[in-house]
Amino acid sequence: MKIFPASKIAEIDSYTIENEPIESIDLMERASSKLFKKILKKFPAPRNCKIFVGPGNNGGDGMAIARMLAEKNYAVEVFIIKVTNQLSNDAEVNLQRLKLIKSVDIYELASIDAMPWLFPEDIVIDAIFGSGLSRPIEGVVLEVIKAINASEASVVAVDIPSGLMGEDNSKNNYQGIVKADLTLSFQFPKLAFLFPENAEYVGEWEVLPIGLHPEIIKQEQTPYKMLNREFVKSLLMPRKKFDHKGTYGHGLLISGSYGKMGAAILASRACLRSGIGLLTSHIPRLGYEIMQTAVPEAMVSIDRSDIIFTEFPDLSQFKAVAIGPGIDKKQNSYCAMINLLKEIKTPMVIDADGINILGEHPELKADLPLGSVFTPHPKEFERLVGKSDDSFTRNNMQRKFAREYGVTLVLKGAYTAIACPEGSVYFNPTGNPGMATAGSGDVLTGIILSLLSQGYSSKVATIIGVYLHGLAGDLASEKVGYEALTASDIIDFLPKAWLKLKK
Ligand SMILES: NC(=O)C1=CN([C@@H]2O[C@H](COP(=O)(O)OP(=O)(O)OC[C@H]3O[C@@H](n4cnc5c(N)ncnc54)[C@H](O)[C@@H]3O)[C@@H](O)[C@H]2O)[C@H](O)CC1
Ligand SMILES: [K+]
Repeated sequence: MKIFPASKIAEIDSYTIENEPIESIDLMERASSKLFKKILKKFPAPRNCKIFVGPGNNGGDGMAIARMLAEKNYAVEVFIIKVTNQLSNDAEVNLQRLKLIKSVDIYELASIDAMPWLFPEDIVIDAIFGSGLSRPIEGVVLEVIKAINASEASVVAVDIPSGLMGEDNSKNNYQGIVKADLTLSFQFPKLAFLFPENAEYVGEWEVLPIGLHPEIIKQEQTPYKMLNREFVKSLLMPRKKFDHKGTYGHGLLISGSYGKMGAAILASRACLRSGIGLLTSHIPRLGYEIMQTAVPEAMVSIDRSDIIFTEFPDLSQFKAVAIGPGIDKKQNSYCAMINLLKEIKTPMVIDADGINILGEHPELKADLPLGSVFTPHPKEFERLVGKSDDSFTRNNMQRKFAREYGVTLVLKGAYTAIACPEGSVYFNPTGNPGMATAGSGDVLTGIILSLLSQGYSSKVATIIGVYLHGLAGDLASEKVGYEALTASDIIDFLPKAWLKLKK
């Protein structure tokens, strides 16, 4: 699913109005009635609704919803916040329609003194500003928003919490953003919903299709996309009857060190559960028996060092390489990494201390093989790419790094972001807080190595891998909950995740 910047949404709107064709007031009615139905479902028993509206079309939606709720016997009060003297055309039409409903009280809110009391059992509908917001909130709107946020009422935001910018909130005043419990967004999610610092403002969110024109949605370009099952499924290569293990490639996994052999085991097991033909695990000598016992399916290549990574086998036999899980970042490992980067010609996944070594020795980035994939968590990302205080800026840095070095750069978290060399970013909807646990990242590295070895491109292997990893975590959490979930559970649910993905 595409995620459009707020500026593009107005264009998509106009195209729909011109080409469906549909009158703009009717499009507003269609959108509002979708939202109204969702509210009815959420709050089936009539309650007091206090609806705060602004001067634009977001306010117009709010007034249309007010009318629909009143017709269903909800006690509705509408507060028009005095921002300007002028309402948008469609907001004005909806105000006139609303005035015909006798049960609805309409107030003008020109100062905070006229702010009503908000009670815990009230439903507050926030229709002050939507995608037309152009600057941080100030004046009476700021006071109103603070009062809404201080209340215990249930807050439903129309399209986007008022005060939140669709994308860039780096210069915003967070005091002036509505904290919604539920955000019902029209047609597309907004980029800002996917960033952790906005989570307590957006609350739960849902996208409501409002029938914007499919042609323009197809035509319009955007760098931001949200993954879904249909899309990920369409990327899978079919397996054929006469395939043999050579068909699915031979991968090399460099992992493990003294005290961290678990990472090597987890990554190896995840790799083998994701379709690879043959796996060689390169590990320090002390891990030999551990690996052969725990993962009998893996072949083992032994380092001359007992405890760390210092060398690697002949690379010519491998279709792809992964390095990082549990390797540590001792001087000798750094030297081996230099040699590896000089010799390697296949795509490569770089994780954990593999990333940290590159972070400490940025000159190595010049030798990265084409099609490299990085899988940092936020701290590793910072060491590799740099620091930033807000997610929008961080996302831009991520895209720039991916472009500059021709790599696929993942940033792990809720809505893991995958930045691709050509400039696009895919956000992943699968996964849950239970997956923030030791070894979860090692599992992801193993899965991506597996897919690269099978011949998927770096971008596609990463997309499938990230989605599948989250899906396995979701299936595992249905059985064991968040707290008890371990990385091994994610591996155990990979078979079910594969089946669900391909269904
Ligand atoms: N997605 C769709 O296709 C549809 C969306 N609808 C709704 O329309 C709004 C967007 O409406 P728009 O009129 O463009 O913008 P706003 O309602 O957000 O209001 C903008 C209004 O306010 C002024 N303004 C902007 N920022 C500030 C500020 N900080 N302080 C004061 N004033 C400000 C600006 O100049 C404008 O006058 C969308 O979110 C949906 O809710 C349609 O109803 C259906 C189709
Ligand atoms: K809003």
